Amino acid sequence: MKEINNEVEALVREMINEKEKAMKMGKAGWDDNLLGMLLKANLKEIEEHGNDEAGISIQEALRLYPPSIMFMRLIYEETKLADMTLPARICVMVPTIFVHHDHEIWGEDAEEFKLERYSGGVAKATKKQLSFFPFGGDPRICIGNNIAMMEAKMAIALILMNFSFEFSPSYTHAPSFIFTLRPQYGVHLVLHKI
Ligand code: HEM
Repeated sequence: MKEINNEVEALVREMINEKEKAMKMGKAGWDDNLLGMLLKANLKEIEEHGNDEAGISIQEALRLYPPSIMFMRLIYEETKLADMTLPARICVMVPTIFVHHDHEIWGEDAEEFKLERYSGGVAKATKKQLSFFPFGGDPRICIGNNIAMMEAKMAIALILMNFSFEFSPSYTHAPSFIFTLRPQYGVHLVLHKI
C-alpha cells in the first residue's frame, strides 16, 4: 500500500513539475485543465497569504465540526482497557466531537478556530495523544478519507480562483446533528467575483 502511495505521489509530483515548467516558460494553455487551475489557485494563495494553509484550515474545521460526531464499537469479548475491564457484548461509543473539543488536550482556546495551534506540527498540537480522528481510526478508518480531503481542497481552490467571499448577514451559526453534523440553516455567503 505504501509503495502504491509513493508511486502515485511521484507521478502527481512529476505532473505538477511539468505544469510548473510550462508556466515558467509562459506556454499558452498551461492552466487550461484542472491541475493547472489548482496550481494557479495555490500559487495565488501563497502569494497573498504566505503559505499553503488550505489543508490545515480543513483540518481545523474538521476538528471543531467533525461531520461524524462519534462512532461505535461492539465488544465481542471481555477487554482490559487501562484500569477498566469492559465486559463482552457491550457497545462502546467513541465521542469524536468531545475529544476534539477537550480543553485538557487542546487548551483553553479549544473552541476557537486557530491555525496557529498547528505551527509546531500536529503531534505538538495534540500533545502526542490520539486526539484528532474525524475519519475514525483502526482498520475501519474511513476509506474515503483521502478523496474527501482532495475534494474539499479542489472545491475551495476553484472557488478562491473566481471569488472572494464573506458571511451574509443572514448567516446563523447553528451546527446541528442529523445523522451527520451540518449547518442547520445552511451557510449563507456573499460571493464577490474577482
Ligand atoms: C468529510 C468527509 C467524511 C468524513 C468526516 C467521514 C468519516 C468517516 C468515519 C468517522 C468513519 C468510521 C466509522 C466507524 O469507524 O464506525 C467512516 C467510514 C467510512 N467512510 Fe467516511 N467520511 C467521509 C467521507 C467519505 C467518502 C467521500 C467516502 C466514499 C468515497 C466514505 C466512505 C466510507 C466507508 C465505506 C466507510 C466504512 C469503512 C469500514 O467500515 O471499513 N467516507 N467515514
